[in-house]
Amino acid sequence: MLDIKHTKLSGVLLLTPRRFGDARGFFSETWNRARMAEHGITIDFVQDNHSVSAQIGTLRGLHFQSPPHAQDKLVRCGRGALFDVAVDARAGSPTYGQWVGYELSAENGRQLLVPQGFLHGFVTREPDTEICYKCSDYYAPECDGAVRFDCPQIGIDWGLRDTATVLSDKDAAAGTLADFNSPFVWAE
Ligand SMILES: Cc1cn([C@H]2C[C@H](O)[C@@H](COP(=O)(O)OP(=O)(O)O[C@H]3O[C@H](C)C(=O)[C@H](O)[C@H]3O)O2)c(=O)[nH]c1=O
Repeated sequence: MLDIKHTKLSGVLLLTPRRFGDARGFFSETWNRARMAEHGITIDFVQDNHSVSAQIGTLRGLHFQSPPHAQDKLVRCGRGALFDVAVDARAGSPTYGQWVGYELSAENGRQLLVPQGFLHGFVTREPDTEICYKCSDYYAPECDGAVRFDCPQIGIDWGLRDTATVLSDKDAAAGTLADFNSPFVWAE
């Protein structure tokens, strides 16, 4: 009912819930607390977010909320397609500054679990792409932070090629990892 794959970044998981297809389309449980607990995932999500990005190449990130309002996120694509990225921002982590990225789409139904301590961002691959994600803490603007999507120390391949990037002013003004004093501590 729920396929879970680990990634090279500890705690970042790729989940694919089962779809029940029939002549009408499909049905899928996109989140089930008890089923997640069976896989050892016992995050208490408290807020659902939903954003729509009209243009291909709309890039939102790399974002985080610092403690005491750090957020775990469970991300999926409700319409269209996007490339979703998590970056290890935990000071002292052996994979600090490393990233993973996966295509999430309405068609593949995949979800990415992005734990606290990781930066999160995505770029859209289709127009009118919708992202829906659960958060384990409430929005806290005073704890909101960003690192540049094109930070040379991280080196994310967004697969943009010749697609223009659509950024918010906040994201365009973000600093690099060199300017970043991580509020997260690796504690494995
Ligand atoms: C995140 C958030 C924003 N807002 C308000 C604040 C702004 O007036 C407006 C747009 O916010 P922002 O430009 O920060 O939205 P995104 O650029 O999509 O940011 C999000 O995108 C990346 C990919 C994330 O992972 C975070 O959830 C979040 O940082 O929504 C709220 O009212 N509640 C919220 O939880």
